[in-house]
Amino acid sequence: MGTKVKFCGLKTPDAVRLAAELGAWKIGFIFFPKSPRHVEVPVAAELAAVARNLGLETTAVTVNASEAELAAIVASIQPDLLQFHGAETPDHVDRMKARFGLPAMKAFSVREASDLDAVGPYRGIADFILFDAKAPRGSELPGGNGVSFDWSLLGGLQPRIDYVLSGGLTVDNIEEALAETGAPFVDVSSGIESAPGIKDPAKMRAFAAAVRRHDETQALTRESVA
Ligand SMILES: O=C(O)c1ccccc1N[C@@H]1O[C@H](COP(=O)(O)O)[C@@H](O)[C@H]1O
Repeated sequence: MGTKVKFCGLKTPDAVRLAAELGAWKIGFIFFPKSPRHVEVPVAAELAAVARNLGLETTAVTVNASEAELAAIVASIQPDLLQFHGAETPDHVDRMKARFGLPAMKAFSVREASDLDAVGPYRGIADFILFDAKAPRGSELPGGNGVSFDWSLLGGLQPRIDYVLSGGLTVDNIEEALAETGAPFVDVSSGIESAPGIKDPAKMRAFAAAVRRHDETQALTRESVA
């Protein structure tokens, strides 16, 4: 299985179509008004319809959204995954999964080894665990900051889990990130943009190609060892 890529913060039908063409695992829509990637629900509903027609799965990314907000998002865009990128409790994530009948991804911000301890209570609840960097001081965004963290910390995860790696990934560091972590899933937002909130088709293509290169190298290495 190759590395699965989630392109996050898409705002245009062209970006959605390109993500599908590049074989993205999922795309994400940001529902957080302070973000340059924020989309209003009706716009996201149109984008989600484009994705659905192309067989591409969508993710609703929210930050401490109320149950009513989530209900409105789910009813309109019918996402395939709920991404919780705030301080949502395990109980809340569990209840939202049950209420909407959808899998959940919980984001955790990492700066030091002890930050990984926060994952424990979500094991068996969150279907996917995503690691992002801590927001820089003064940032109003809990994600989408284009900041990476010390990937070697993830080697300390006990027990080991398949996680989604995110935070400051770009075409320039994705191969190193994958070599270091072996993450089966990656999530990229600002690293495929020409300006905040503006996806750059050339960067999307280059990122997907770099992931493919990594996967091919891995496959060749496995063959030569066998
Ligand atoms: O992208 C955003 O603006 C955003 C806003 C609020 C919550 C999450 C957001 N994005 C998520 O942040 C990470 C990392 O982004 P980046 O690649 O460092 O720019 C990614 O998981 C997005 O899903």
